[in-house]
Amino acid sequence: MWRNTMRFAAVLCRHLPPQMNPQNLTASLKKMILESAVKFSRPARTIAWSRALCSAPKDYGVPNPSWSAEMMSLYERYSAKGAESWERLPSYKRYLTYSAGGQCLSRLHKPTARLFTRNLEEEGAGFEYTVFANKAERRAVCLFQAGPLLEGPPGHVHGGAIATIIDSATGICATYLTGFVMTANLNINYRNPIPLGSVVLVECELDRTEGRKTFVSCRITSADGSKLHAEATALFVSVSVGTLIGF
Ligand SMILES: CCCCCCCCCCCC(=O)SCCNC(=O)CCNC(=O)[C@H](O)C(C)(C)COP(=O)(O)OP(=O)(O)OC[C@H]1O[C@@H](n2cnc3c(N)ncnc32)[C@H](O)[C@@H]1OP(=O)(O)O
Repeated sequence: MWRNTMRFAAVLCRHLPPQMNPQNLTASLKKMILESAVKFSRPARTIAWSRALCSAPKDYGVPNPSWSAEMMSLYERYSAKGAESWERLPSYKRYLTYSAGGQCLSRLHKPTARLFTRNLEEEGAGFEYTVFANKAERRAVCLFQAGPLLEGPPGHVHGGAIATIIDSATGICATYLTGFVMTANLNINYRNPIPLGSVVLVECELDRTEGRKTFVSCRITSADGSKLHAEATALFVSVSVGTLIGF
């Protein structure tokens, strides 16, 4: 089953239709996808079928009407940093979209599953976030606007939701810099509550790598940097695409 799935993923990778050609993926993500593809050929009929199944995956990391003026201002500031080697990473509703050849395989493998942080279609209700990364500086920053469905203490964000955005942002940072990983350990110190509806910066930095282990540290601050909301360290362990998918 796994072998066939990977073969199918490989076909999809090698024959992406124009609308799915992932121009917006970073070079490293493209490399990861291509590296995971198995070299073999399939009948044209299979390729035609796989093309028919494909459509461009929605990128959730771009502005939508729920984004506040502060969120937009930060987004524009980091977008303008492009020349300084910052790039915005696309955000899909499944990790699988990055890991095994795109939307097509996502539809075949547990098709109703969704990334926890992207499980609400209603814009602004839950996790609104986008991530910019800087490879040379081994850093990433997540702009996070917390919606009303993330409430924990009255008017403030649930600690589990904060842990989720930290896990996601540091995980994206680790994946971007070292390839596919899973979280092995996460330590969080909550310093100040995050008001619902506010926009915060989740700044991540790769501390070091040791073999398969990637250590990332993280700070959440208010948008202007004046208030520290949380500090965290995370350990990620590199895994194969097969481990990630769970075959
Ligand atoms: C670009 C955008 C993309 C998009 C990206 C989207 C990002 C989403 C990110 C979300 C990520 C998640 O939530 S992941 C979901 C939560 N995580 C999980 O469910 C993981 C459950 N755990 C596991 O599956 C496993 O324990 C692994 C994979 C973590 C490790 O197992 P393994 O592969 O067998 O490796 P193992 O030999 O045990 O460990 C390898 C090395 O790590 C060390 N190690 C392992 N666990 C720990 C630990 N808890 N604390 C300390 N050290 C540890 C070992 O001592 C060893 O060190 P040494 O002897 O080599 O020195």
